[in-house]
Amino acid sequence: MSHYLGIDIGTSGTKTLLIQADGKIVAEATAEYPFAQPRPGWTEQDPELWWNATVKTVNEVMAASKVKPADVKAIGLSGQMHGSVFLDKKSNVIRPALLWNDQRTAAECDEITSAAGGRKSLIKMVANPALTGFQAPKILWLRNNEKKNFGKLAKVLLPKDEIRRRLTGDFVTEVSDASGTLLLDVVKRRWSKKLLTKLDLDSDLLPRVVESDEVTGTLTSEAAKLLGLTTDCKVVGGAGDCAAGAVGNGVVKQGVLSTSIGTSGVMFVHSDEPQYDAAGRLHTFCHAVNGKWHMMGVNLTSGGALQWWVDSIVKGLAGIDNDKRYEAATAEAEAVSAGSDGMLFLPYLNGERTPHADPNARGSFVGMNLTHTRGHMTRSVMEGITFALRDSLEIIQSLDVPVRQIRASGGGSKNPFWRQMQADVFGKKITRLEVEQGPAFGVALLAAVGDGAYKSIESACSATIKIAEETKSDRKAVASYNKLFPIYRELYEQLKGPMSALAEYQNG
Ligand SMILES: Nc1ncnc2c1ncn2[C@@H]1O[C@H](COP(=O)(O)OP(=O)(O)O)[C@@H](O)[C@H]1O
Ligand SMILES: O=C(CO)[C@@H](O)[C@H](O)COP(=O)(O)O
Repeated sequence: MSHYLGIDIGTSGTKTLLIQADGKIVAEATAEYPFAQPRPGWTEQDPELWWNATVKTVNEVMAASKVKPADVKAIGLSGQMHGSVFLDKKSNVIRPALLWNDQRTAAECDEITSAAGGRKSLIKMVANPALTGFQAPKILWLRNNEKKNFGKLAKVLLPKDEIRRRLTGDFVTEVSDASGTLLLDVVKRRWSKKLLTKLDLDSDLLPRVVESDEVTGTLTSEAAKLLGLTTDCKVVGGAGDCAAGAVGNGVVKQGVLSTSIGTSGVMFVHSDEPQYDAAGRLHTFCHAVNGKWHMMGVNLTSGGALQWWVDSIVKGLAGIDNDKRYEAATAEAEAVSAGSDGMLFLPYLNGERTPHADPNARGSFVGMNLTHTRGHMTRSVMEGITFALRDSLEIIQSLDVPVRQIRASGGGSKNPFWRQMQADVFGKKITRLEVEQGPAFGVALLAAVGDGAYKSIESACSATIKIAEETKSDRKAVASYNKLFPIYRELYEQLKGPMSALAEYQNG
């Protein structure tokens, strides 16, 4: 029987899934790794960590499943988006990769906007404004700050495409991840020669671009040996983790939207045509569905803010067991009423992307009084994270995009209390899938499509994805959140100046 592998190169670890063509999960494995923060706001990772985790997890799923190597017909790759792997002409990695949440490129974003003839004209070329996490400003940062390294530069790859290079020897990316470089003409689904010329960047630096379900190559004999697979095993385009997660959630048609609370937060909506937020607050990217697009808002520290709160403060105070830490902390939050009795939290612990595009935004608790407890603080962290997702939802709705269904995903949405909070903050019904396996599942399905097991991504999703549960919003809680949300929004405007001054102080 044909089997497919989905490999997701995440920020905190790599997750590998082995599925049957009918979507049944046969085995899964994860391997974690750290990322470096050489300075506040800088994030880097050694691509070798991704490769070692890929080899380890593929070997683990193969051993656990006992599936014959020849039955693994294709691999789909997903990964953290926007990162830059800098390679020299012998394909050696020149320096650690800069990651999606790295904030060092504010000056390069200004440089790109001005070279493009202003923000409006940049959005016209590549559908998006320049944001610090995107790949193009990272390439310019290397040119401006590490001239010797830039002199050696022969190719720039996105994280999952570096793994593809090691699997197949090919320099290839696909449209969904390429959209997050800021160098793709998102409407035409090909590199923007116009912007590359304006930035004086050689198009040879970039890999070939394909659609997400296209076969890009087969395993080299060295990779096949290391992974315990055969050289007939294909590798398909795959997708950036947001589009891959959306495919894994069945968000492949108009009107269906998904939220994800992982380390980052994502509000993602499918669109049959390229649609824009003229103010550039949402990203407009190619979807992993052939010839379709999507918009999304991204919060840089979403579940990551709860992780910070629980790991740095709550866990130490309460002596909570590591495995049960989120359950224990959120149980205290559940005992508090919706709205945390008027305490608000801004989750901008590492700057923010949507809607503020502000690397100097910082987190804060506001409105504390003597009656507030640790449970209130945990609840207001979760509410602040959910309000940040509502910011994106409101922009999506203001563009007249139909929202018929919201599917909740990511580590945070596994918690029923947080799903209820999402239903109440958004004022909408939330659905959850029977099996939520995220991006790795999405790209395993793309591999099945690329291998011909399904005729389209849409048909693969409808054959394999089932809704398990619906959460309805509670009228009283919705009313509380509707009162507090405008105050939450106003807080950023009022605190922008002091936050920026504090960020400057923190950066030395
Ligand atoms: N039981 C839980 N209750 C609430 N939140 C949780 C729970 N378990 C995990 N989370 C949240 O999910 C986040 C991890 O989500 P995940 O999708 O695994 O992350 P990543 O984006 O790194 O792959 C954590 O940072 C935490 O905020
Ligand atoms: O920057 C984005 C999307 O635009 C992030 O969603 C990263 O792609 C997150 O990667 P993980 O935290 O899931 O590893």
